[in-house]
Amino acid sequence: MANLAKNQELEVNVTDLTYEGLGVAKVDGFPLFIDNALPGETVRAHITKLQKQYGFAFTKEILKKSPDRVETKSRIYTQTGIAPLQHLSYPAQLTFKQHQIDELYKKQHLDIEVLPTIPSPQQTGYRDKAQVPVREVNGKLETGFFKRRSHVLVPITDFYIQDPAIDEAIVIVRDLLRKYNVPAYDEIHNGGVVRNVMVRRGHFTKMMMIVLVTRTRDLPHMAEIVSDITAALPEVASIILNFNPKRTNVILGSRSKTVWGQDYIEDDLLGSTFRISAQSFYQVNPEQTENLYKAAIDGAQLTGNETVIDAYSGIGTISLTMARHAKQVYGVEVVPEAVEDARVNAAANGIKNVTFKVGKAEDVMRTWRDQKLAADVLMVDPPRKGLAPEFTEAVGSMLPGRIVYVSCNPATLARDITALGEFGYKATQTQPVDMFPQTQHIESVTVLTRD
Ligand SMILES: C[S@@+](CC[C@H](N)C(=O)[O-])C[C@H]1O[C@@H](n2cnc3c(N)ncnc32)[C@H](O)[C@@H]1O
Repeated sequence: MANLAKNQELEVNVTDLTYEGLGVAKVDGFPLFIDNALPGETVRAHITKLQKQYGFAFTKEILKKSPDRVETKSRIYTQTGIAPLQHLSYPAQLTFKQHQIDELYKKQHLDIEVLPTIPSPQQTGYRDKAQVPVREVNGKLETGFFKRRSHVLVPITDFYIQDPAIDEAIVIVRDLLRKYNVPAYDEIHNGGVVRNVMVRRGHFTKMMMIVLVTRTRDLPHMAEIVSDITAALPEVASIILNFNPKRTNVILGSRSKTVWGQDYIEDDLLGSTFRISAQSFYQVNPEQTENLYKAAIDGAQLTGNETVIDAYSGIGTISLTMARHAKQVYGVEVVPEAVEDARVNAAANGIKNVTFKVGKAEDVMRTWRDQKLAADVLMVDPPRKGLAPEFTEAVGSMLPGRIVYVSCNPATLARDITALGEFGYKATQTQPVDMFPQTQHIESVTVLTRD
């Protein structure tokens, strides 16, 4: 460790930006990760924590400013991780994301061109889903967001990157919980009632779903709260109680009951209508989702004769869109409610050449391989942890001609491309699509083919 001490202040030159949006400065080769510091800047850094290999600091004063720095809306969006890149201009955020993928490819010795990031049509107020914790702060029930790497709730009413109609709904629900003296969840003693409020709003349909996640099986004053929510928020089509008694960071429990309206809301995408249940995944930036899916569908180069596997298919958004241009589509998804949504969505949109299976993609893929299912195109859109090794191994014996990989984590993408390389797959380009402006999250589409 360089000769540094906690609470020391020193002038440093920032040379890089980490995946989480922290500035990097090296002091005699020792990396300091600095909050609110950008590459090219000179800052006076205040050291907050030192470990063997690296340390953390915050910017006390900016001595030389980067031309990419923009004024921040509020420090709380950085503190909570809601918008850790809010101090970086939007064009620089797009370059940062392109560069991040490029760096990971270089580390893995992958020669793949990373194209400029497709910008999001909305750069704030884009999220169609919110999941906010409910806690007591200074004797009052509050909704907001946890400070990064903690469970300290910062009360927030304007969430900046969420649809403002969702922000408004959260405040209305918060005020009703206060009105009826419903206790907030007490994490330390595993007491209290309401843990989280989840709100989803169809961007195109404006249908809203409110999910109250409770530690207890029942919500006190439920009838009054439900009646007041529907009176205050005419867009609400569904109110759901989700029971989550466990000491866990996982937000939703496995049991839900609809206490008002439908079990789902609907939204429109690329000419189809989709039903979305509380437990189902749905992309959070709807206008940009159309661009993401267009890139994926273009990458599949469908002519109408292909058999397609859509692995990690969610509510069938990509499967149904591809089914219009393919012979047959097989979807696989682990969440049963999402598969139920996908089946209803296929029927509602008059699409017959698609079959959905509930299960782990790695298991179902091996079954399909054993059944000699020959796929021309394999579409994958896995969660952040990427493809399971068993999945990749099954791909290696099924050998679809083309793989379209939609990724939300470039680190696992680079790992998986390397693993697929063992079976002769190669990619020449990756197209980043900015689904999450103001945040460090990176979505991309890559096509792999075999020689
Ligand atoms: C990034 S989402 C993509 C969903 C869909 N393609 C879309 O665009 O809406 C990943 C999906 O994979 C599902 N999933 C997670 N692990 C899985 C597994 N092992 N096997 C199958 N599906 C899985 C999740 O439930 C989620 O619906």
